[in-house]
Amino acid sequence: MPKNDNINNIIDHKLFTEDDIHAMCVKLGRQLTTDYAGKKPLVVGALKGAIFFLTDLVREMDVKEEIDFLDVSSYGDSLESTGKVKLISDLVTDVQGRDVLIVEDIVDTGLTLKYMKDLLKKRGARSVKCCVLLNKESRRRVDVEIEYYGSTVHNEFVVGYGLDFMGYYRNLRYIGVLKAEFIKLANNK
Ligand SMILES: O=P(O)(O)OC[C@H]1O[C@H](OP(=O)(O)OP(=O)(O)O)[C@H](O)[C@@H]1O
Ligand code: HPA
Ligand SMILES: [Mg+2]
Repeated sequence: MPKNDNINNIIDHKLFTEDDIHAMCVKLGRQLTTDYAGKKPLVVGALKGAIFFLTDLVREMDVKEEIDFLDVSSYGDSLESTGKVKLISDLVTDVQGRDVLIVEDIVDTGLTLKYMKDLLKKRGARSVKCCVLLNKESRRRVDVEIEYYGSTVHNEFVVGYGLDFMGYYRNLRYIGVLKAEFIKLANNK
């Protein structure tokens, strides 16, 4: 694992700058403002990865919304999904009859998003849609509709702006690609 905290030692290259991310939030915020006009959606952030995106996105939405959080996890400290999504902490809000917008940092296999969508539909939400910053389409293992997303990404491990590598680097202002040597290290640990 990286011993030196110098970020240049773990990031291969920047993929999205702070400005790129801001532009994606503005564009998505505008679309959501139009599509949720006159509604009072419940915006559900998926902890922990979505926190930075959610706080930026909702401030680009001119909509009367409420915010709540679900903590779900399927990766732990690994770079590969365990395939089992665990509900770690639940919403406080009753979703019955609500228009729910799930906010996620990334969709990879799709397992986490599908779990959340199915759960909230089962609880009687009127509509359940999602807004995802990054769509890693080539890795999908389950079919799940993505109503709104910022950008697609290739099959690379990305970190920063909420996305972690072994719990760290979520607080980077940009999104970078993890150096391949760390993927090998983490997979062999
Ligand atoms: O499409 P999937 O293969 O399910 O992967 C995507 C999910 O994995 C990451 O969360 P993680 O479970 O690592 O928890 P975290 O948000 O706390 O980092 C990411 O934030 C998404 O929620
Ligand atoms: O590329 C990723 N980076 C961080 N967390 C993730 N969870 C799924 N894919 C990723
Ligand atoms: Mg997550």
